[in-house]
Amino acid sequence: MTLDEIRKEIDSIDEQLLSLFERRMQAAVEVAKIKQKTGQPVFNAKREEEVLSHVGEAAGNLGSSAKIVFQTMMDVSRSLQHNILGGGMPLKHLVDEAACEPLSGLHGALVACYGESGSYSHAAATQMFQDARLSFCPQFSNVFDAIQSGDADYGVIPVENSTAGSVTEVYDLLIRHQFYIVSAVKMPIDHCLCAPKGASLETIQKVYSHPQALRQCSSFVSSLGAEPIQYASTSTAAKTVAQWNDITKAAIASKEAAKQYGCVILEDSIQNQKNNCTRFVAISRKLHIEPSANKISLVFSIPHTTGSLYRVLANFAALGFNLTKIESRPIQESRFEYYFYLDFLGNAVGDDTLHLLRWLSEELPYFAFLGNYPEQTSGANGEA
Ligand SMILES: C=C(O[C@@H]1C=C(C(=O)O)C=C[C@H]1O)C(=O)O
Repeated sequence: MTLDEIRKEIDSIDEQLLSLFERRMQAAVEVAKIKQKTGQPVFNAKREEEVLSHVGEAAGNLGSSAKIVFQTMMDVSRSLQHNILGGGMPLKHLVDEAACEPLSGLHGALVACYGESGSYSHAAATQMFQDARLSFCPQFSNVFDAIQSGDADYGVIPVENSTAGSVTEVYDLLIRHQFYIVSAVKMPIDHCLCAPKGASLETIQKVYSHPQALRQCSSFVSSLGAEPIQYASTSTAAKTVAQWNDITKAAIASKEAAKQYGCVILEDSIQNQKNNCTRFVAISRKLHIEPSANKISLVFSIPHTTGSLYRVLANFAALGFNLTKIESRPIQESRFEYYFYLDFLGNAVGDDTLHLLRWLSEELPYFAFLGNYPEQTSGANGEA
């Protein structure tokens, strides 16, 4: 047979597979109708195991490949059935009720920022909100507490840095409080070494900053031969070294914070990577989805079975969603089990997207929709 002839043969087999696939899905729809009447759950682990074990044996050498194909078909079959049974309705209602005007048009919102005045989060808040009424929180947890108590409507915090990675504490707090991400901005971050007047690079013995900033500037700090010391935030470190007025102690912070607290800048752009950049998010008790929302964040856990993460992710690939981040965090109450955080580009109002999310919300042991929001990229140089 020539290549063309073999391909014709493949086309003809595909036609038959397609019509069998449609028949199988139609049968799944009939199963769903019975389940609707009898109140049985969509997922039947025993039946799926039986199908897979039969397929594995019947396909001989191709057993494991055939199992992948059939497992995928059963995933599709369950997703159709959930749709018929109205699965994931709470998520649909949440998304339907979340439509709102752009946050940038909101005036005078109460916004809790991480750090002190002059922090990078302060700069991010200024990008995201117009004439916000700002308050400052020394710890990440204080931002969440301010929102929980109603002292603030929104909070602005960093979630991820291009050099030092995720701010894991923020991810853990997001799960604990079940808040939503309503906006995001990516900003270039330019750190400086600042100290009280009279200090010079030669007098500095200790460098104070947030662990993330210390990591981002690790090469500079070690070349200086100074001891890195963790502090609550970059801006608090700048304020504190100014108050101590000790020429052996410096902070890593923004130029803006250095200026605000009367420090001198001993060295500029001290981060390991010149194009260092951080993502900040605005969080809220209430979900808002504005028309320009282009990023979706989720957190879920998966069953402790072979291939379960692969199978969840395969659905995103099949629908052509571009995943921009995946991060796992330990589930603190269970040993060596994980929450997975996923960011992808999309709008939850679209049918395909909502269909997938509703299905996942029904089937995964834990599923939380963290938000659908616009992400801006700031051209500003991380000032403030
Ligand atoms: C079709 C059913 O529903 C689900 C899908 C299955 C399938 O597509 O083969 C098998 C078991 C269930 O998890 C069923 O219960 O038979």
